[in-house]
Amino acid sequence: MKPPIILINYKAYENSYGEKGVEISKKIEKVSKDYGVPIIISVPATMIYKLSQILEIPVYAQHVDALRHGAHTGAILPEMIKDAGAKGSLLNHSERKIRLDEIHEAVTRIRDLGLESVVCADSYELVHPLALLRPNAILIEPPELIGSGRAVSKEKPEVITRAVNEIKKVEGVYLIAGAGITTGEDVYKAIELGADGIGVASAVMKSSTPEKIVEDFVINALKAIDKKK
Ligand SMILES: O=C[C@H](O)COP(=O)(O)O
Repeated sequence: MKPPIILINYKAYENSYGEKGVEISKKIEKVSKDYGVPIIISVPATMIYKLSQILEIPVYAQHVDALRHGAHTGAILPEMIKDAGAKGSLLNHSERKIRLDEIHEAVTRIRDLGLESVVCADSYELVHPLALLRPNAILIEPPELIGSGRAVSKEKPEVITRAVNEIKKVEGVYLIAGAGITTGEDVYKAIELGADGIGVASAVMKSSTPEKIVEDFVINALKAIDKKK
């Protein structure tokens, strides 16, 4: 059975960068190693190099610009995140949306560079069309539940089950679910509903004991996967 996918998006929370960013990342890596479950962290662009140097867990960017080398002030190109040590990137997050043609270009360039991509979808209807672009995974997240503490798996389980049906139309693309995931039970439920894993931000980034939250998520993810066997 394949391991669950746990993706922690640091966004721009206070402890997403600097020494605090290093500290939380080391704690997350320890949980990943203790349980043998890969945990992806998507970090601010300024932290990619630093964290990639000291960690073995996959470090992702939170966004890339689908642009080529040239006169693009402030751009973050796929080549740049690769050079900094990233293993992949999130794309099209609800807080950082890009056009469909840009998603296509970014996914293709990321793949050509040997990196991975996780494309966000804010409704299940977009899961199939976005999966046709062949990212490594789609992250389904109803925007109204993001940061709400009300988990998609409990509040809108039908979004996950419908997204799971959509992803089945395309082989080899994983489906992960996020928005409001707060407890181990939320994680268990998401995987029970058919997701391959979860995406989370605030419950981890705003916690005073993030390692405990992540550990609870991992334990429940493994339990849910085990039950499916
Ligand atoms: O990328 C992660 C999501 O936007 C989830 O955020 P949240 O866990 O704070 O709801």
